[in-house]
Amino acid sequence: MATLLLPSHAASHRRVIFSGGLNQPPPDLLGSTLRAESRRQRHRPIAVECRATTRAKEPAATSAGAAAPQALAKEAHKYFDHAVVSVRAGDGGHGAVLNMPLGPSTDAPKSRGGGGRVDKSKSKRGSGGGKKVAYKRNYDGSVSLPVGGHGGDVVLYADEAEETLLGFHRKTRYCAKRGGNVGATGTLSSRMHNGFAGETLRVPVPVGTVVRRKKGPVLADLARPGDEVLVARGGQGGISLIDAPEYRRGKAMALSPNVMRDVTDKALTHGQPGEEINLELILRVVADVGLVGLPNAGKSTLLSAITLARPDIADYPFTTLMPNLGRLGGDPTLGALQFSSGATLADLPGLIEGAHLGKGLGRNFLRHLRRTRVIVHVVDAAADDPVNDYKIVREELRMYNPKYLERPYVVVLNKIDLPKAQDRSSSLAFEISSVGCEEVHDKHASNDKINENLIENRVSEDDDKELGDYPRPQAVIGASVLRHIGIDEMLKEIRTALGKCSDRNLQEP
Ligand SMILES: Nc1nc2c(ncn2[C@@H]2O[C@H](COP(=O)(O)OP(=O)(O)OP(=O)(O)O)[C@@H](O)[C@H]2O)c(=O)[nH]1
Repeated sequence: MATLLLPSHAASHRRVIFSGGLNQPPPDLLGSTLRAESRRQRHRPIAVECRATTRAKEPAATSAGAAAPQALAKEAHKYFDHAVVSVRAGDGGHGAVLNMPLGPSTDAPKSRGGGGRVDKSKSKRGSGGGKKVAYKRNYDGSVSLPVGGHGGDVVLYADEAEETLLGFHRKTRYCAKRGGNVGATGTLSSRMHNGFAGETLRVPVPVGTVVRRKKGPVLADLARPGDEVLVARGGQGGISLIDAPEYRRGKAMALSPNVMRDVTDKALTHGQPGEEINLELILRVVADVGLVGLPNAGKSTLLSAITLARPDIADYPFTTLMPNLGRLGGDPTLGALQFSSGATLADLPGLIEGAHLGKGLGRNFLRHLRRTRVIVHVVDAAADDPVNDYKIVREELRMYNPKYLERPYVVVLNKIDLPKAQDRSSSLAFEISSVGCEEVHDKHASNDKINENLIENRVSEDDDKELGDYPRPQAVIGASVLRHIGIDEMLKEIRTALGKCSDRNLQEP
């Protein structure tokens, strides 16, 4: 139920439904309806309690926010890591136009009949009544006039409780509250206070969210829990002005420079509008190790074998649609200088040939490798051509971001419990480990130190490179993650790779 103030001409053509029914107003509103009717005839604004049939206009849906709820439920993997939202900070509250308290009778212009007519009741309270009016003062001695409250800011912060950006497709607009107006009107006094500041709107996003202006620069990378960014600043509150008649302006000016000279000055009392901005939110999961491979290679099974994560596992491709995260415990046997603390593993959806062109689940989830330091490449050793499968995935990584191929990686030749794989596992391991070259990364690292200009050239260099020009795997391990064969060896290699690699900031194309 809302109270609307309808001008008579508007009410005549606007359909209004009373909460009791379509045409029958409830008895308690009947009186007000009749009164409203009689006022309408007199062409005056009327106040009626009503509920408009037309719903408040929905905020314009952004392109990403236009996803229907059904699509969100069915194809969450398309939306979970990207969203476009608009945020609006609160407007500043308004200041006020204040009158000067009436001064002593002698304060009135003498020309108006030797003191003129002064309201005695008011003059008692003025300085003319013998009582001095006290004001709040600024440091410079001028009278402190109240200001409107600052509009609420909008802040995004990384919250571990949030996992995806799906919620930002359901709600695409976020508005902070406006600042409070200066409550007092009328006469300037010491009891006046500033308008209340609008509350800051704090919006939680998943850890790893990159916040950027829509089609603009990156504003923040909220990579750690608690990271936050102020995306829209609330409007400043309006100032207050003293309104004094011409003959008292001099005195008013002595109190404060904020004296209204003209009616247009009133605009100064209006609060400033809050900032409004369209934002693109991009989630890049935060994980130390990324699991990649063709669909059905056994990535999810591997994740569940070495962490407490329980991803969906099934014997059909693309069971994994969104990255699953698992936490790998630290290895206390390693020394303090080794990587002994825990690490996070991300199981990515399966890649297929042409993924970088949008085939299969496409290329977008490859962005989730960006923050990983080590890649674990899972190959189904019982597949028809495991070496070719291995090359397909490496090639897709190269097409997405050649820098991914420079990261330390471990190949897990999985499913060696199957007879088809058992016979050939050692020859497969040999073939795979011979694809690539030695020390490419170290060469680049030293180039970086020598001449940073070479980095640009390297991008074009990378285009000409083939898989054989990138580093070989750190280790190729035969394993059966389902039967827990080779797990310890694999963990040892992963930890060694984590311990060796530096936290390099690789650029996404
Ligand atoms: N025999 C055998 N089967 C395995 C092994 N590891 C996984 N599997 C089976 O392979 C099938 C696929 O396993 P997943 O872990 O879902 O494979 P995935 O790579 O995550 O697949 P996507 O989600 O499609 O990317 C399941 O039926 C697993 O039980 C293994 O070591 N041996």
